[in-house]
Amino acid sequence: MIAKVIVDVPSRQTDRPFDYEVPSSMEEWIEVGSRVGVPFGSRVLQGFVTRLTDEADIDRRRLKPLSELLDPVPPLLPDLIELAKWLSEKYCCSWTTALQAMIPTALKGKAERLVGIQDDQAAVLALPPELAEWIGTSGKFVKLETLLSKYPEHARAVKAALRDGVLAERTSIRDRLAIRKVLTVFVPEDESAAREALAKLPARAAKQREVLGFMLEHGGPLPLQELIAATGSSAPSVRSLAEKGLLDLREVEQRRDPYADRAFERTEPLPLTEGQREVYARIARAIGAGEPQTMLLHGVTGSGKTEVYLQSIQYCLERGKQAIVLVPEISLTPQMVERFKGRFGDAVAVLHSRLSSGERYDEWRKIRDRQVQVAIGARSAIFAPFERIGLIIIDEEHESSYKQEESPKYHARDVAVRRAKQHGAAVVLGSATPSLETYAAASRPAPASEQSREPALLPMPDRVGGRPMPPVTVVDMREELKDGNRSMFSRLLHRSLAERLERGEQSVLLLNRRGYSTFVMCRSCGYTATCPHCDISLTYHQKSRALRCHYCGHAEQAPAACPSCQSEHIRYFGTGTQRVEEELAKLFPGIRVIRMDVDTTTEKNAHEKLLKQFGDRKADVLLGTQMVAKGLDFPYVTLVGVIAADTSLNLPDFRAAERTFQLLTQVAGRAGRHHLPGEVVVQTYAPEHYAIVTAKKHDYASFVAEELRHRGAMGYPPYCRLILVTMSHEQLPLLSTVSERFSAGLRELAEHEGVLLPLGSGFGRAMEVLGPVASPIARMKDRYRFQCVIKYRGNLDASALVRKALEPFADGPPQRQVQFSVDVDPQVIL
Ligand SMILES: Nc1ncnc2c1ncn2[C@@H]1O[C@H](COP(=O)(O)OP(=O)(O)OP(=O)(O)O)[C@@H](O)[C@H]1O
Ligand SMILES: [Zn+2]
Ligand SMILES: [Zn+2]
Repeated sequence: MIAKVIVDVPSRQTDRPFDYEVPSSMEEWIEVGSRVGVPFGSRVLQGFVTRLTDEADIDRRRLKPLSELLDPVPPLLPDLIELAKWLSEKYCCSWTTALQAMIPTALKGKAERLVGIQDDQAAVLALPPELAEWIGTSGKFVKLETLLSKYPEHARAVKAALRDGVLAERTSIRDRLAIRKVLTVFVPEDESAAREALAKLPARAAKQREVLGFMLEHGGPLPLQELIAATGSSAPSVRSLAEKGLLDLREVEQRRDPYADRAFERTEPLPLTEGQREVYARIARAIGAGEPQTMLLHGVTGSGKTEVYLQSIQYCLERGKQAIVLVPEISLTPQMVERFKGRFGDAVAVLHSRLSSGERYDEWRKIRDRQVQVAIGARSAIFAPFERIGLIIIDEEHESSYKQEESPKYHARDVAVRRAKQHGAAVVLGSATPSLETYAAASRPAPASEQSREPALLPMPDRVGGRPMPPVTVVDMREELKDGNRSMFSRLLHRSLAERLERGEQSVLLLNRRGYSTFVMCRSCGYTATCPHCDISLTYHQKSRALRCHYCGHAEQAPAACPSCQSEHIRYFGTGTQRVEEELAKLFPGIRVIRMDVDTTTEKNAHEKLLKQFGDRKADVLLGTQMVAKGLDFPYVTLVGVIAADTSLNLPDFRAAERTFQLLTQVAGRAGRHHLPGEVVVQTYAPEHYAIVTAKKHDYASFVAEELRHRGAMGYPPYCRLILVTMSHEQLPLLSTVSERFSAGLRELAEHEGVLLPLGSGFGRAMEVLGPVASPIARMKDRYRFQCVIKYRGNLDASALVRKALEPFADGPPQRQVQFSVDVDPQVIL
């Protein structure tokens, strides 16, 4: 049998399966998706089996055998191997990079050198006795690293023994992180024999008698440590009982369960509202049909989308299928987890990046071992190794965090659609503010051939219980300044906050931090501190009084005087939220504020703790960045204030208006969700901008109509798709030549396909190659950066053209090599 294996070397030259012979001892166990160790050149590497066959591509005599099979159950499934192939093609990365994205870090094995005694007799002469004894007799292998750290004085002897063949060396793949095992004590099968033996134990073995007596009475398996603690005995007493066969001592796998100490109150399905019922029925039909379908659940904030998700999942589970739920990382709050655990209990695995890698691994194994049927998690949970997926839900589908920024630069939404195709599953994309791409796709009329197709757009325009959307007041901050108010709070927001304090109600304050100044500026000469390696301003960190670069990590002490003009009027703009907090304390002495931003949420579980405090009404104000805008459901929040709504409007990003509209709508949706009515105050310098005007009226349709007009005029998605190719090198002239050659090559390929046409030229297949031009961040980590933007439309495999255009640049001496980075469907063009 031959195994085709993708080895873990992410380079273009090795990006294809290699053939290995499967030793007969592995034939029973090996499967597509198995993780193996293979000899590769002089090394042993980890790889995944992509196919098993009887035909080799190379001369059979030159085939090497697999060196090891790493897991009893393959970590990946055939559908995931195929999905990885698709990912690598669509997102222009290597197959192994895509495969690595699908497994937990714990399984990213690394090679380890082992040594063992080859020749017992020679070893007696050649090795120091304690060394030989520690290694043990032939056939046993120990870690070379451990051996050398234990006997550093014998390093030379070990080296000589390896050279002379007294010691043999072997390489093996070891997991980054082991399954946690606990020594556990069992009562032996033949319990009566143990009872008899207990009676006969001599009096001087008092400890052993006590231990055995305790175990026979207790009956159950007990972790060794607990048994020792309970009986005040010691490990040797237990061991000697085990040696006599009176107790069994075995290692038992233990799961790290991050939610072990939390009890979740069981909830029952709520009777659905009429709007929910219709949508639920539509989703259930799709699951029942067992054919891939993608739907957009467009439900306003507070319309009860989560309850629809829960009942749809239940329907899916009842049909014996599994469900995946994706939520944005930052809204994976305890509130969210509680809702799913509360409904489905132990059938749920939770995957997010705040878990330790051990906890993540164990949650992942629950999925692989078929112990759970629901996986809820951030982006990468889309790769949950389920075998029969019936439903994939993506909540807040417009969130940009569903796009991975490093390779593989995939979008979970597109991967979900692809995976659903493999499984015949339904995809539900849910949002109050769908992305324009999704909205346009879902509202496109069905072609004549599919007139019977059910609609893909499922609207829920009303809040549960007929609660009104909160009224939004827009305050023009220019008018405030004219009237002499120089504070960051408008008079209205100030008054509204004071009212909430009086009534004991809560407020949420959002500081739109995208584009907000945290930099250093001299008020005399206009000097700003920039990174010496990147063309970007340094960020001021108040805690350490340091200036840092977000791209390369460069740090320096904040100067006391301007380095350019020596003026002392150099101003440090601390993180925006800190300034707001200070101002709040000045205006409202004694006010209790919880601040939530990158600085206060770095610690594990900090996010959860802060929200819990706020939920327990231990604070009057929750102040924060984008983090406070999502998914929160607190009954006493009656005021939402947005400070500087428009900072994100002026970013050089074609999605700037869309992002601003989404943010305002989402945060406004936090107010008045329960019995108390809510109110929203939005402060801005651009009150007439359509993103703000439409957000004020909760008018998604008008926003979309206006935004689509702009996108059409400028030639941006959803009217086309984009690929961003960024090239970088330390030498500007070389970079400029190579990038010109690349774009010319790509144009030639497109021309050859007959698709090199201006996008405005009608319909059908078309592709434009813009650039190369300097990237918006023109230098990063001392490398210059150029970019090409590729716009295309129609049924056209643009990724394949880009991959082909890259081929001539794969070889060459490394220092001459220009680095290419391809971003398909980029979220940010920087
Ligand atoms: N059928 C129902 N009957 C009674 N209450 C309901 C029902 N469905 C949902 N709710 C309640 O309505 C509130 C809002 O629901 P939910 O949080 O699911 O809305 P959502 O659409 O997910 O909102 P957002 O997009 O703002 O997160 C919740 O407190 C929820 O418990
Ligand atoms: Zn100056
Ligand atoms: Zn830098």
